[in-house]
Amino acid sequence: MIGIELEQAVELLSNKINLIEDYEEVELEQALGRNLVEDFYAPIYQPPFNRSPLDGIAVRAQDTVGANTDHPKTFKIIETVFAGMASQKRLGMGQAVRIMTGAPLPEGSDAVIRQEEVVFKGEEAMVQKSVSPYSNYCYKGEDIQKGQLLIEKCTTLTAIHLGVLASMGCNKVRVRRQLRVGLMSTGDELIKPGLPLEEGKIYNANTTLLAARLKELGMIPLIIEAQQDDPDHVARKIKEMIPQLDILLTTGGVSVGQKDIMHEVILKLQATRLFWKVNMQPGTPILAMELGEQLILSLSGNPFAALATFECIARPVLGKMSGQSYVYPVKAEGVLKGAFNKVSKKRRMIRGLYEEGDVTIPYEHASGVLSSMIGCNCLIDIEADTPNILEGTKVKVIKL
Ligand SMILES: Nc1nc2c(c(=O)[nH]1)N[C@H]1C(S)=C(S)[C@@H](COP(=O)(O)OP(=O)(O)OC[C@H]3O[C@@H](n4cnc5c(N)ncnc54)[C@H](O)[C@@H]3O)O[C@H]1N2
Ligand code: MOO
Repeated sequence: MIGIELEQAVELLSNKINLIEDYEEVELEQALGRNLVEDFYAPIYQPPFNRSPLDGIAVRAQDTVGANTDHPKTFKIIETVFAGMASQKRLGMGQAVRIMTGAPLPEGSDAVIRQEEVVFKGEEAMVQKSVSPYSNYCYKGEDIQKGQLLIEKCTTLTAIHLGVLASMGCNKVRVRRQLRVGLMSTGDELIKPGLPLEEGKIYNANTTLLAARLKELGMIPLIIEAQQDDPDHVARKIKEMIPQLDILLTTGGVSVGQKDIMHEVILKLQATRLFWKVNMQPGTPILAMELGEQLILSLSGNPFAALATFECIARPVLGKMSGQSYVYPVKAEGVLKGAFNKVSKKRRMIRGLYEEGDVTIPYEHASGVLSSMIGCNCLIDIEADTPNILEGTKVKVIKL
């Protein structure tokens, strides 16, 4: 298929793939951003025992009835309990236990009086006002009941979830395994960053850009070194690497030039071409193929084009495969600040900054230019056959 709509391309690819159901058990420290595969039920109560929320004395509320400044009630302190200790005593009439914040409340007590409201004299504590039962009393399980459904499966674990899991004594969780996404840039002109730049060559920006983007989306990028424009060699490399991958992304070599080798690579691989060219700019010449049951998305070499097609086409596919809702592109509407003085014959994605509903466009937005993407956080989706866009026009955006 040649020249299909963006939505059609996404649908076609999405119909080819399924959610990757495999899971693994990881330490809590490794679980941030991961997708829980089973419901988590609380194995214990939180707090695990009745406890004091204050430093003070634990008493029987009934023993404070009638206490006031003129007639304080005197309590005998029979024990001191600190957080981490278990109380050994049971409170009798007129007795109190000196207690610290977080310490278990002793049997028989039903209230805590804060230290500042108590006058201590040796082994005695004087109380000048009455307290009601269960004041300053933290119940066992008042936060979490044992057996309660605490975190639903498919939740993406945040720092808060991990804190709650740790509070339950949990140190490992079952999470969906991360997608392994292969990345291969092609092009005779590519030089690995860090090496000297030679005449006519450019540094490979795409591999680093997309690898970082994949990591941001919670996936594992498996970087294959950049390949020369040699279809035999590229096809061999793909065959060698594909068994380790869930999906492969390549960049470069998809247009109509004499070294746009990916068309030949498809033949050498005996892969099936799903489509070539999507009605959007940049990134038009994206090529999608299927090798066995695996997808290979070959994005255009221009870094911004590669990024735009990654965001619009690869992300929804990766979203379905990973089961992570945040991987899908998020769409919004904004109001254009400043005009966009260019006619868009084709559907166009331009970079922009989306801030509280306002959208601004940087000066430079050519497909080969990546630097002006710094500071941008969205793509503006401009329909085909749109004339210049005036300031104040409502525009559709895809957030990055
Ligand atoms: N006669 C035509 N020429 C072109 C057409 C066309 O329809 N007819 N389409 C243009 C469009 S649109 C695009 S987009 C590019 C796409 O070209 P390819 O995807 O085949 O990519 P390359 O030619 O390999 O590279 C394009 C450009 O990007 C640079 N590049 C490539 N890889 C990287 C990388 N890893 N890091 C940084 N930069 C990279 C490369 O040097 C080129 O400058 O084709 C147009 N031509
Ligand atoms: O589709 Mo190309 O990416 O315009 O430059």
